Amino acid sequence: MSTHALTVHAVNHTFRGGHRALQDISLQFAPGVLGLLGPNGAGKSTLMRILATLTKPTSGSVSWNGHDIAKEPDRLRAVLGYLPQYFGVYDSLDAREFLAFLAAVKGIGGKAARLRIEACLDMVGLADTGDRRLGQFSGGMRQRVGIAQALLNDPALLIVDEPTVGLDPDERLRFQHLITDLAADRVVILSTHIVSDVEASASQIAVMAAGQLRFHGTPGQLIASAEGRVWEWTVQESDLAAVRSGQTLVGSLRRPDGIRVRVLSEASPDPLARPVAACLQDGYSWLLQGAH
Ligand SMILES: Nc1ncnc2c1ncn2[C@@H]1O[C@H](COP(=O)(O)OP(=O)(O)OP(=O)(O)O)[C@@H](O)[C@H]1O
Repeated sequence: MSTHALTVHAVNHTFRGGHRALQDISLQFAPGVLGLLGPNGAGKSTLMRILATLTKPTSGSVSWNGHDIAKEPDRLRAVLGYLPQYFGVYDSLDAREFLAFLAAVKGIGGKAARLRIEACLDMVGLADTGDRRLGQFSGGMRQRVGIAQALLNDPALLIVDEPTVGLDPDERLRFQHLITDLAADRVVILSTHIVSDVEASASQIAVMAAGQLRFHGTPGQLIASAEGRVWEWTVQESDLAAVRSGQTLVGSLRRPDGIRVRVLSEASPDPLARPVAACLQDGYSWLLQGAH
């Protein structure tokens, strides 16, 4: 059983120009998937880059298995797999050539590299297309190449930043299953603004907004925070605008008898409203609504 641990202690980051992107972030990561949720601009990518040793925080520290990554970055880099938010490939190479290039950069060569490349292509479902030029790959296939390169060194720490952008629903689902499989003995950090991306895989959730950590706990705890505050009822088309402007509308479903609305509210928002069980999206929306 792995005992890897990543600890973020009182991290602040202010960009040149004065924008404070991270404010006093402290977090502990253990093996399993941590879903890092937050709206655009929350600071997720900045935190990911700090964890990947690509940005130095203005203050605070990060340690990997007890070693400060500012002082000993190579300890972490040797076991790190990182898929950045913007991942570029060389269109003229095929997937195998591209992975061989990146394996060499990571110091993996010869037979070990060949075997590992096949294993990684297999893990991401690209074993049959490894000889096709990347220029012919769809967005989802490119993302899978991105995951494959992050897995080349069999990382103990896997950081994936907004990995499902541009994926179709099937690819999204396949990706969620892949992440779940990979997390068995690794620390996996998956940042996204889409709650359903982490629903299947995350054992821990952290929520950031405006540079601050608003929540860290289990999915069950985030769901519980919205329990008793989720209401549904059916309105007519003509009433929808009023519900939208007066309530925190988190869902609407068109049905033959009208529009079924889902609203977050401390007290019953309408005489017809009935309380329903909360889901992870409700917990997230409730938290962010409370934060504004
Ligand atoms: N190099 C930079 N210089 C100045 N400000 C920056 C820089 N990089 C990011 N920011 C700002 O810092 C804040 C956090 O950005 P960050 O990319 O970490 O957010 P995010 O949660 O990953 O959002 P997104 O999903 O939109 O990338 C944003 O307001 C962003 O505009």
